[in-house]
Amino acid sequence: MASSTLICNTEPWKDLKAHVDDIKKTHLRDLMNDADRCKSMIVEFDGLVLDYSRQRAFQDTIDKLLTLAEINSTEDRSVLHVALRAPRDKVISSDGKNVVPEVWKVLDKINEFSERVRSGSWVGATGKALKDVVAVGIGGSFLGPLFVHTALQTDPEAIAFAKGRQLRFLANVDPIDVARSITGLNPETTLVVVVSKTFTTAETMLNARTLREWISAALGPQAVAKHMVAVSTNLTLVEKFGIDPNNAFAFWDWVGGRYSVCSAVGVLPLSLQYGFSVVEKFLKGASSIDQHFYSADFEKNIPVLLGLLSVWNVSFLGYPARAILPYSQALEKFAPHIQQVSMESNGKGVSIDGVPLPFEAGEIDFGEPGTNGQHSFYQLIHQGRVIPCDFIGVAKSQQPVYLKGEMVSNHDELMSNFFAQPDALAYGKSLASQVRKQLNVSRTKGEPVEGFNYSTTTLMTKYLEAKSPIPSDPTTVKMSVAELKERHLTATTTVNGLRDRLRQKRLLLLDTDVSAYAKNAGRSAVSFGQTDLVCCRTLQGHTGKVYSLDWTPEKNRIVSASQDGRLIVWNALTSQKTHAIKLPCAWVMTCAFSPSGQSVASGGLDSLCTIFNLNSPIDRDGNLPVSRLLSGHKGYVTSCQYVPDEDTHLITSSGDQTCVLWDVTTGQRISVFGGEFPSGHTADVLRVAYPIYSSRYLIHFIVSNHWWRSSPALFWGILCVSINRSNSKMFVSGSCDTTARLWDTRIASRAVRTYHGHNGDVNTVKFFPDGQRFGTGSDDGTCRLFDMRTGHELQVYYQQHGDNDVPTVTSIAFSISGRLMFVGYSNGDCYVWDTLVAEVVLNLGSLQNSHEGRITCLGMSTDGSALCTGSWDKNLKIWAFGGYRNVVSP
Ligand SMILES: O=P(O)(O)OC[C@H]1O[C@H](O)[C@H](O)[C@@H](O)[C@@H]1O
Repeated sequence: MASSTLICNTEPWKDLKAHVDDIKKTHLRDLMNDADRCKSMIVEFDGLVLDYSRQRAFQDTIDKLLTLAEINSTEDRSVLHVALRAPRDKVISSDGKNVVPEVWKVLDKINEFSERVRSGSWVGATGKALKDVVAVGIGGSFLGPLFVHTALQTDPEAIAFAKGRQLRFLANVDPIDVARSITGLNPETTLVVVVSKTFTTAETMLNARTLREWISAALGPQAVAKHMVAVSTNLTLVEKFGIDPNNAFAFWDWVGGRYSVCSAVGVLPLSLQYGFSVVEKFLKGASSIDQHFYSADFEKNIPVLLGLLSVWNVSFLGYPARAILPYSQALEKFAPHIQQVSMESNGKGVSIDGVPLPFEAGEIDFGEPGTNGQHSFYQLIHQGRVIPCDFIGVAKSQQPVYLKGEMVSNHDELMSNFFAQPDALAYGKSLASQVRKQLNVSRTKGEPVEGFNYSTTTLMTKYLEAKSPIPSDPTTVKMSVAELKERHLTATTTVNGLRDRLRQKRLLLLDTDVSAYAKNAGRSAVSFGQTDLVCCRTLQGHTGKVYSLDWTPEKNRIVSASQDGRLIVWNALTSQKTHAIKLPCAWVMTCAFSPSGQSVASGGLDSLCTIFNLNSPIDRDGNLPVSRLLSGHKGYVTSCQYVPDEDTHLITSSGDQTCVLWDVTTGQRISVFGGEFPSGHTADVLRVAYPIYSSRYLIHFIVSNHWWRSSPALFWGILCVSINRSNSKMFVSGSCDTTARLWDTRIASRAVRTYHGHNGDVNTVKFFPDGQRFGTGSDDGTCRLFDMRTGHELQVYYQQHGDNDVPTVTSIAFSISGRLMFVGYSNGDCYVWDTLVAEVVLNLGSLQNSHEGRITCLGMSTDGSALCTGSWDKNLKIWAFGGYRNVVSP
C-alpha cells in the first residue's frame, strides 16, 4: 500500500530525532562500561553471534527504532525470495497461490539436469562430457552467484565435488571480460548458462550472442541447443534467442534480481559446479535465517537489528558509509554482493510520491576482507572519518595452516586482528594518543578528541560447536558463547556490588591517607638538586624495544630482554655487554637475574620460562645453550622473579591466570597459585567462554608492536609478581582483572588477600622495602600503596597530565628507604614520587638524555645507588644519585 506520509513526519521518527542529542553526549567508552547495556546488545542465533554493543546506541535507541520497523508497506509488491529456499512442505502464497511447489519443481529440474551434466550423460555436440560452465549475467544475475562460488571454492567438501570442473562468470560487456571467461576453455566441453531475469539486459544479451557465436563457429549452429541453457522469467525471449525452452530454468517476477541468488540464477550454475547436494546446504542456511527473521522477537532479531542500525547510522546520526569487513578471504565477494542488495534497494532520494526526502536514505557500502583493508582504507576509519563497520569473523578456517615454530596458527593470526580492530575503533581516543605518542608529536589541531568509530561484530561459531579446533582443551564448553557471556556479566555485576560494599566498609575504617597524615605532621617533599639524579650511561645494543630488566647484586650487572629476541647481560659500571643471548622464542616479555648472578631466566609467548647458565660453554652456532626449560604454563609468561637468595627457586606469572613456584634444578612445578582455584585471579567464566581466542592475542599484539590492545574483557592474565624480601614465602601478583593478590607459598590453593582499587590492568607490583606494604601501577594511570595485612589502600599516586590522555603505568621501583618511588609511564615520563607526601619531585623524562619512547621497565640496583630504565627506544639508561645519601634516607 502506497503511503503519502513521509516517515520523517511520524512520531517515532521525531522521537528518534530528539534522541540523537542524548546519544551524542555519551562517549562510546562510557557506553561500553555499562555491563547491562553490553549484555543486552548481544544476540545469538544458530551459531551466529552478533555483538552490536559498539554501535552508538542505547538500549532505548533500539526500542525507539523498533517502533519504525515495518516490512515493505510502501510498494505493494510481493517480497517472496524467501520462498526460494523454503522447505517443500511450507506454504508461501503470492496472489492466493502457494508458490513453494513451483519452486521445488525448478529445483528438482536443476538437480536432475546438473546430475546429468556432471555424470556425463548429457554430452555436447561432439559427444564429449561438459566439464566447464560459463555463467553469463550481470547485476543480481551475477554478484550473488559469484559471492557463493568464491566462498565455496576453498571449502574442502565443495572442492571434492568440483574436481575437474570450472565455473566462470562473464558480466562486463567489455570484450576483455569475454576473453577472460573463455581463455583456455574448449567449446566442445563448455556449457554456457545465460542468466537474466528479463532476458533483455543489453550487456548480458551481447555477451550471450558473443558466446553463441564462439560455440557456433567452432561446432556449428546446431550445437547451441547442447551447449547453451538459460535462467530467466521470460521464457518467450529465451526461445527466440535460440535456446530450447526445455533447457530453460524459470523463476518469477516476485523475486527481485538482487535477491535472486537462491533461485535458478545461483542454484543452476553452482549445482553444475558443486552438485545440488552442496547447494542445498546453502539454501537451508538461508532458510534458517528466514525462520529466525519470522519468529524471533524484533529485539533479538539479527536481520531486523542490522537493518535498523543502518537506518540509525545513516538517517539520524548522519554517517553515510558502512564498511563491510569479513575476516575471511572466502567472503571476498560479500561486499560487492551486499553493495547491490543494499544500495540498489535503499538509495532513493524521493518518496513514493516523488517528494524529495528531507533526510538521507541508503548507505554507501564498501569493503574488503581483513586484513587487506587494514593496510589500505582503515587509516581513514581509525584516524579520519566516522564509518560504522561490520566485522564478520569465522571461527574455523576452511584451510587451516599451522606452522611449526609459530606461536599461533595462521587463522588465529587473522582472528586476533578480527578481535582487536573493533576495540581499536571503539577506544579511539586512547588510540589517537597512542598514535601521537608513537609519532612523538603533541595533539594537533583537528585531531579528533572524542574517539570514535562504531561497529558490529558477527562471529560465525557454527564450526566451533560442531568440532572444536582445540579438542584437547577441556574448557571447550558445550554452552553457547552468549550464555557464557551472560554468566560472566551476571557474575561481574555481583562481584562489583560486593566490591563496592567492601570499599565502603574499608573507608569507614580508614580515615586518612599517608600524605594527609604526613602533611599534618609537617612533613614536606624531598627536594632534588640539578645533579642529584643524572643519566650517566646509555646502554645501547638492542635492536628492538626493551621490555624487561633486572639487576643482580653480584658485580652490578643487569640483564635486559628485548623484542629483538635477545637477552643482553650488561656490566652497569662500564656499559660493557658480557652476554648477548639469542632466545629460542623471540617473543620475550620478562627476564630475571638469579641472586648469585650465575643464571638468567626469561619468559614470553612460548609459555615457557627459559633458564641460561651464564657459565655454560657456547654451542657450535655461537649461542648460549638453554640450561633448563620450565614448562607447564598454558599461557604466555608475563614475569619471573627468583626467590631472594635462592638460585634454585623462581616464581612466574602467566596469562593462564596462575603463578607457579618452580624448582629450577629439577624443572618441576612445586606449587601452582590461582587458575582453577577459587581464590585465584578471577577464575573467570570468560576464560572458559573463549577457549580459542585466549589471552595470547593480547600479548601477541603488544609484543608485535601494534598499538592497540584487544578487548580487556576477554583477557584476565596475571601480569606481574613481586616477592617479599623480608619474608620470601609471601609474594604479590597483579592482574588484568584490576586486582593485586597476596599469596603464601605454603598455601597454594587460595590467595591470602585480594586488593581492590585500580580501574585498569595492574601492570606492575613491587614490595615496599619494609615488607609490610607494596606498591602497584596500573593502566588506569595511578600507582597505589597497599597495606599488606589490613588490605587498606594507603595512598593513591596520580598526577594530572598535560593533556587529557592518561598514560598507563608500566613499572615501579622503590628507593632503599621507600621514601621515593620511581614510576615509568607509557608516554615516556618517569616520575620520582615522594611516597610520603604523594608529590612528584622529579620527572626523569624531562631531564637531559632521557628516553625517547615508552618506559617499559625500571629497577633499582641492590645497593640503591643507581636506577636503570628500559624503553621502547631500544636503550637502557643508568641514572646515578649524586645526592644519594639525601634521597635514599628518610
Ligand atoms: O537479470 P537481468 O534482467 O539481466 O537484470 C540484471 C540487473 O539489471 C539491472 O541492473 C537491475 O537494476 C538489477 O537489479 C539486475 O540484477
